[in-house]
Amino acid sequence: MDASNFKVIVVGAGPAGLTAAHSLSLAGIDYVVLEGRDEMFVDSGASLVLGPQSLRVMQQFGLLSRLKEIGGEMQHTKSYDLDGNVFENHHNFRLMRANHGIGPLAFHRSQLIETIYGGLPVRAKSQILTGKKVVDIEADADGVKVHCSDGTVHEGSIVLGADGVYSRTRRIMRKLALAEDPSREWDAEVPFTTAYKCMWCSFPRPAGSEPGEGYNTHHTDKSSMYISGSERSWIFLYQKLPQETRERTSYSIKDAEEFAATFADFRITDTLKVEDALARRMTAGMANLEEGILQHWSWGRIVLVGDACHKYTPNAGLGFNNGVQDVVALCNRLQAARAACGGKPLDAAALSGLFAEYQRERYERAEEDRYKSAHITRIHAWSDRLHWIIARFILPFQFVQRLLTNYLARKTISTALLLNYVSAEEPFVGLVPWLHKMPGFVSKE
Ligand SMILES: Cc1cc2nc3c(=O)[nH]c(=O)nc-3n(C[C@H](O)[C@H](O)[C@H](O)COP(=O)(O)OP(=O)(O)OC[C@H]3O[C@@H](n4cnc5c(N)ncnc54)[C@H](O)[C@@H]3O)c2cc1C
Repeated sequence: MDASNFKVIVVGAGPAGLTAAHSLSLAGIDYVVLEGRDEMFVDSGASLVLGPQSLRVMQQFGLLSRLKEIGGEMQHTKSYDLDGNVFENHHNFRLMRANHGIGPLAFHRSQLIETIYGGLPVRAKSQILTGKKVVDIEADADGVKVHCSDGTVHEGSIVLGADGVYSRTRRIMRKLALAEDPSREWDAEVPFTTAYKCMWCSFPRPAGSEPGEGYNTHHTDKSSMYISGSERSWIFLYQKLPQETRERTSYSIKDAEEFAATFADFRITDTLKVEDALARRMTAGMANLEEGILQHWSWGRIVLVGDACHKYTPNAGLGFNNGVQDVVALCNRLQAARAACGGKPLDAAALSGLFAEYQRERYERAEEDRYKSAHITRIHAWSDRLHWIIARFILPFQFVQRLLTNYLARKTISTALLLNYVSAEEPFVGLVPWLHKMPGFVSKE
């Protein structure tokens, strides 16, 4: 490849890979996205909830009005015990809306992914290739060569690995780093641990359930979650594994059904139980819930974003929201470095420095959200006496909820990053000012 051309090879067209496609396209940076699956859209997932911070980035992509049409804004939270008693009942999303101008929106995962893809300009879409499972990467001082299982080879300047929790890019990056210096310390080959598994299913939003309900049923070592969107609702059934593991486990639909049957009596709303949702299910799946954060997010010309470098349990809905922030932090640096060097090639040393700064900017926030996610899962599943006390006797207090919304959530949301190089109108005005203003627009705050 001509070294004066700068081209990013994105591995994976999941939500983080598509966010990268928008961000690179808007930066005028050449790229190709290699997706291993044969189809772009597979409707097997559950919901994805996006916070105000991610919705502002979606506004920069020109997607916000469509997302508001298809998303259900979160409104109301309740927690039940197994006998159906409500021990927590609050409307803190209203406070979030007052603070930031909107609450989180809940989407059906595949509909969100289709919308993010659909919003790409035609030329940008043509850069997303399916049936391109990445199997190997060569990297040298001048660039990268990415090999796919269909025999094709794609040349570029850097690899951006957005290939999820079992990232092949991460494994290859580790192999290359250790081949260069076998004595260096690196993350383990399987860097994440698993203590819980989760079954999910989607079904038509039941009559009597308004969009934006987020209800939990707590029990010892297991819990359920119910979320209602604009058209569909989703349930999530969590159970602690007999012991923590690093082994990857795949579950069939039959496994998921058998597991869900053990939750049949769990309450999901005042009038419905898990068995009512299962009877009307549209999509379902089950997976182990890996947790962890890498120490090394890049090596040489390879850099990771999203679940490839940090993985959370999903109760708090923070995984993809962090993936968006990764892509924004990385693309801001790439765009600025490209502009500063006036189109000259970025050498390997400059790229390594840029990737290290990217990790430094993101690490602390990613770790905070991993910690929050881990504890919320354990609070819902009463994993020990302390988490049970927090669930039953501390979190139900309104003032505690207000404190969490006004301190923890407020800090995460109001200080979140935006693409520095894309101007858009500020869509949300609330009581809390945004640290990063929409570029190119006079703030209405
Ligand atoms: C039940 C559940 C509910 C969740 N709810 C929320 C929520 O409400 N909010 C939130 O923010 N997060 C949520 N998450 C987390 C969220 O789903 C993930 O953080 C997000 O999907 C990560 O996106 P990603 O693009 O990094 O990885 P992925 O979504 O895993 O996408 C990776 C892509 O890479 C492709 N790929 C993999 N290997 C290769 C290869 N070798 N070559 C080419 N392509 C490859 C895959 O096919 C896939 O398309 C939830 C997770 C679960 C399990």
